Amino acid sequence: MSLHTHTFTSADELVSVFSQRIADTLKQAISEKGKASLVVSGGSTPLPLFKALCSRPVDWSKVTITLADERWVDNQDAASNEKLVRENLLQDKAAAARFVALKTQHDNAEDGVDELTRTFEDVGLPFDIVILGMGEDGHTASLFPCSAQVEAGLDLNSPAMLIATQPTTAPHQRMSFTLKALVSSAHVFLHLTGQKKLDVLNDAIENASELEKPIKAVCDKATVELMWAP
Ligand SMILES: O=C(O)[C@H](O)[C@@H](O)[C@H](O)[C@H](O)COP(=O)(O)O
Repeated sequence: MSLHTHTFTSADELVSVFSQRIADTLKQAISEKGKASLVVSGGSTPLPLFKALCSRPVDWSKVTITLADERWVDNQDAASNEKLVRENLLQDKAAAARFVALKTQHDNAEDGVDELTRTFEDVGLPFDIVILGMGEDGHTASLFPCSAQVEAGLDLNSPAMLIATQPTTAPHQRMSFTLKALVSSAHVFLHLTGQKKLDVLNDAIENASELEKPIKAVCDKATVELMWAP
């Protein structure tokens, strides 16, 4: 589809504008439907965004927050995206939001797919906002080019909304929303900082296949707003 790039002079400016934009979009969804959904990514990039967003005046009690992907670790583990969100986003005003975890009690992520699918059938897709990150290998969510599951995760003909993945170049088994679930969202944002990631994104779009750089599939199949600062 298309990529719309918003370039900021600093990560601080990006966070300020982006958190306001997210808040406004949530408010709009709440005014139209009485509720809103927000899907965030883990990793290190979103931390300052979470800290700014949680104090924005939104009726957070009407907002459901979940993750684009999760590492299959205990929710007290330092690698847990749920832990990151609980400690940094579900704070201040946003403490009133409902959080839906992407981790079950199953030992193996594959065994958690059915339960999570039922959970998200109840939550209801499409989501209002999805905020994606990207790794330097071109992965997004936990759709890793190195994983055996990448083709299935990008298959728009599959009805699956969630997939268990096993990266070979990063730790932990993962649970990830599929490309189909992610690009069905009303607003798809890509949040990147640093020249290196911008170069990876541009290279992916211009030179790679979707299986080589899954972020390319997102940009091909959705209208993506890139929020980028050096
Ligand atoms: O759980 C995760 O690891 C992610 O959701 C992942 O897709 C992340 O967004 C990228 O790896 C970028 O991570 P950084 O922001 O740490 O570079």
